[in-house]
Amino acid sequence: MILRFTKMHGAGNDFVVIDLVSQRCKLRSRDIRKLADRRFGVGCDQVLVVEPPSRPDVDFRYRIYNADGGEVEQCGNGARCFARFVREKKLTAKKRISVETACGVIVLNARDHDQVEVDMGAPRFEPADIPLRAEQRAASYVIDLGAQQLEVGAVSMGNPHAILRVDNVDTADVEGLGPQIERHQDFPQRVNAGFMQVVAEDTIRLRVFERGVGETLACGTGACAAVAYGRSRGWLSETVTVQLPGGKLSITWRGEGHNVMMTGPTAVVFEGTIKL
Ligand SMILES: N[C@H](CCC[C@H](N)C(=O)O)C(=O)O
Repeated sequence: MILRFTKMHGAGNDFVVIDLVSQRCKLRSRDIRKLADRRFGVGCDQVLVVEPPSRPDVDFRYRIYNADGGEVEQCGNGARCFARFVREKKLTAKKRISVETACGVIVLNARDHDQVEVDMGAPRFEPADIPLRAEQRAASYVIDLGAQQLEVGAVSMGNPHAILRVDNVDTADVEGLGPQIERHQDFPQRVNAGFMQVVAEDTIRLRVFERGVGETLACGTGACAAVAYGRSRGWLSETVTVQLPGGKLSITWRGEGHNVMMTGPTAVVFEGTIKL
């Protein structure tokens, strides 16, 4: 099977985007892993699949697969690239695009050339929504790694995030702690691990060890989750610039009961075909 794909990235978080509206094929988990493979495939953090909608009130179905082949609920940087892709491929002429994901409908607002704003929905803090093994909701949680205990925030953006506040992201032990947090027993569906440095109430630096991938250059849902946690702790203002290794995102959250809005860059890297 020969498959057309487009390589894109949002603030360095890179994707292989597959249009299954104008081409038909069934992607198996091993096909996803091959597409994501940086040695023998195309190479990316996540594979994004554009499908026709399964309901009349949305424009598209949006499926997201981590590099390990697992399907996940949400991908913020991917959503921005999705909006640019469907417009540039003339799959829609709309600027306001509603997209069905595994965790509900999100709305994408295509702005000027490469900037896209995404309504990422409301952050959820209840342990059952993360999911997190905890008696009840708390401002933060202590997870025991054996050699040390960590205080983390826990937020769902449709996908699970644990956020550790650190003094300096450059010296944070992302490589050592990331995998331990990702697979900690308190997170039954594993978790994306964010390392957040609060620079000012409107600026944070963030590194994310992503579930099913490892450290990425940027994580949109991770940025949303970090701002929601930081704001819930009283450390951050309503609109925050999130500086990630691959670029900057602007996140706005007015507080509980409101959705998180994310704006950031998108880029098309190259187009190609691959034999699966
Ligand atoms: N990079 C994505 C997040 C993917 C999350 C995935 N690693 C998971 O297992 O939830 C983003 O921009 O939101």
